[in-house]
Amino acid sequence: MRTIDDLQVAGRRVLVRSDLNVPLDRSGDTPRITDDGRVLASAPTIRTLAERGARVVVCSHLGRPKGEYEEKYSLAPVAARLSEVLGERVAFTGDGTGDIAGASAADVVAGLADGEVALLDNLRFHPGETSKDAAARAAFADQLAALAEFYVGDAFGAVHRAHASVSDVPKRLPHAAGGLVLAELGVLRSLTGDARRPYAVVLGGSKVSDKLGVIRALLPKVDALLVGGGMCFTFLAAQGHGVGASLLESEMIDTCKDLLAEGGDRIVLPTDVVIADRFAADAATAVVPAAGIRDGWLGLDIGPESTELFAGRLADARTVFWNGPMGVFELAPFAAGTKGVAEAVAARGAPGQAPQDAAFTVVGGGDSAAAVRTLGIPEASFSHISTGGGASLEFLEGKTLPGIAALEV
Ligand SMILES: Nc1ncnc2c1ncn2[C@@H]1O[C@H](COP(=O)(O)OP(=O)(O)O)[C@@H](O)[C@H]1O
Ligand SMILES: O=C(OP(=O)(O)O)[C@H](O)COP(=O)(O)O
Repeated sequence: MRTIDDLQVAGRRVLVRSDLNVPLDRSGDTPRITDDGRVLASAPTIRTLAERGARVVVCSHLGRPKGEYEEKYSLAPVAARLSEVLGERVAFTGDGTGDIAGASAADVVAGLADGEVALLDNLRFHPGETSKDAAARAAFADQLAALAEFYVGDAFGAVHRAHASVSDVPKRLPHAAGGLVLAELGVLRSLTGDARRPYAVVLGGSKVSDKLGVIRALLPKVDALLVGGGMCFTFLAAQGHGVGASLLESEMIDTCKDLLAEGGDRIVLPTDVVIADRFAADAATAVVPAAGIRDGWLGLDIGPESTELFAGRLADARTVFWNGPMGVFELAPFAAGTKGVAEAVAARGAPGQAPQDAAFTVVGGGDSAAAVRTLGIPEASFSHISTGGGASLEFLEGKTLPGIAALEV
């Protein structure tokens, strides 16, 4: 893959696809970024290009808006944070419409001087970004490509998406991989092939339908697959348990039955769950056996017994990959499972252990990385904190990642 060192960017417009999809707290008057890890991880490539005299046009998605403008998904707060991190003005092109790469964005870009940076608004405000219709994606990719002379793919967290800005624009412009993408691939390669055994994967989070599919591919490669978070309830349902109002992918229950039959005791499910009568920090809560979730209640964290069980299965692991919080860690009553598992993973890689005993530990995913940091676990306790959850999982699965494949040609 070409790197940015291979591009002569001085005086040229360079479109950088970053993943600035950060968690936001929208409970106050203005949205607040709760973890800026992806901004910090994306900044070095942007800064290097600007220092080399490029006119840098950064673009990203944020959350999952449905192809039209919605103020709560605007990248405006991210533009402000990026500007602080770079110590430079960032010209935000958002104009309150879904016309992300249209005339008003082109005007802002045309006004950039060498070394200046602009940020487009949320790419997913435009229906062409995520469209399954190749012609719709192509039309949006043409617009994006017209904004620049070079393309740099640096959105590691989104390289598993066949979206216009990820896989179609690089087909239209001379391109290179950014430093974040190269660094992530370098680390994750050590988890494929000859990973040291036992190899444990911990899966949780809320993107259940995305990630259940990955389990089938990972199962033959791992010694233990610990399943918590929103992911576990479809498995509990497959075992015949009621899951109340918990996150459930009913059409995947049969798949989970097959996986349980195939995985045997390598698949480890929670034995107890923290349930709540509603999704709120001040909800009534109870710890119940996994088989005892009350009708109408939601499972929002794994219970203390499960946290111990998971920690026990991690205790002898030599390789650990973890994606997806064990519960709704953003709300204090449902953070203990994630904290306990984070500590158990951190303990495996902690300095002080003989190197032959320590594990190679990777935490991946926007929210998982945010959880580690907001729960106060030192980042240095992990071998690597990846900006991509789904992207890392699909890489480990051995899938072709559209955003990488497009940079390789
Ligand atoms: N039991 C649960 N029910 C609903 N949401 C959950 C549950 N457990 C975890 N979550 C949510 O999952 C989200 C993160 O999921 P995901 O995006 O898959 O992780 P990552 O960004 O690390 O890849 C968090 O916002 C968390 O609140
Ligand atoms: O947050 C992301 O992925 P992750 O939750 O798997 O880490 C990426 O920004 C991709 O977002 P998407 O899953 O909405 O395509």
